[in-house]
Amino acid sequence: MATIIDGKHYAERLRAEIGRQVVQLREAHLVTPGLAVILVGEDPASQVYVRNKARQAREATMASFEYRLPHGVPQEKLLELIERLNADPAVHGILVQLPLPPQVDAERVINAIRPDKDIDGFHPVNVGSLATGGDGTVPCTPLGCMMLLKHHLGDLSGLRALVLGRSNIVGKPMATLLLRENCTVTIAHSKTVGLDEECRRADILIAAVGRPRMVPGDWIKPGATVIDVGINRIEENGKARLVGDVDFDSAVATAGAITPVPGGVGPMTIACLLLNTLEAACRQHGLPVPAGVMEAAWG
Ligand SMILES: Nc1nc2c(c(=O)[nH]1)N[C@@H](CN(C=O)c1ccc(C(=O)N[C@@H](CCC(=O)O)C(=O)O)cc1)CN2
Repeated sequence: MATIIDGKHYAERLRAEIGRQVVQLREAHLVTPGLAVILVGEDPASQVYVRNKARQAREATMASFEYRLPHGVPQEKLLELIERLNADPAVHGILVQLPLPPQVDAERVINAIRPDKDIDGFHPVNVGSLATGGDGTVPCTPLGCMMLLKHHLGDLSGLRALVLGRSNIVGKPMATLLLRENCTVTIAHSKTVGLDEECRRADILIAAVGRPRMVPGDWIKPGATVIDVGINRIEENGKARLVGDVDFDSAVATAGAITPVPGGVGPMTIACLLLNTLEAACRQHGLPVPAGVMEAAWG
């Protein structure tokens, strides 16, 4: 029976430490990290995530700025808002909630955010920094996955990792982070031949495809560590519920450790967003990132 990796608990501890460091930063340097979150449209899941981001930022005593724009907002209006936030010294981190409606070019919007305020780590400058081993901002979900992995496994050197999914938000940065930890990394996707066999070879399996329960237990190598990034809303027996990309009930019998959905990777995403905002504030003021928070994240 697999160990359940409790991301919710880990994220709560990390957020509490971030909150302590925010107070210290304010007392010692008169700096309050500021997070601006922009939501375009009324997607119900996005509304929940944005509300949770703003609430958790306030709980950590950060300054939280929320902008809600109508579904049909012209792209230029969104770009104007980003320009204003780029220039606002009270805002250290800017996040545009994805997905965006079709009239908005997501790439243009992401590229308009000042790289040092891009706390999502999606700007090409930060993507390039990650690829070349720099110290730019790392996207929140892969960062959270890596913290859970390192906490559970310690040294990852030499392990075979399979990343299922090749999105810019999760799959690609996750593969880069695993490579940085000396894993042997494979990225699998919808055109991969022999997906089940690829999965069975993996000591670490990251599932990030957005397909409910796509990975059954018999695709998992006995003892493997499974990180389930999927957050799929399904209806079962007349009830709405959240499930991952992995079939948890069968996987739990084979895996060595597994993240649940909900309560695994999801809460880490927001904790890492707050961490990235705190780091951005420190850097913008020429201050070191507090050691305590790094210890809480990685220790
Ligand atoms: N600009 C961004 N947009 C999106 C990102 C992102 O990192 N940056 N990621 C996802 C959504 N996301 C954050 O925005 C996110 C998803 C899930 C959770 C979470 O806490 N999930 C809970 C369940 C919550 C629920 O009941 O729905 C869990 O898994 O336990 C947090 C953040 C896409 N967009």
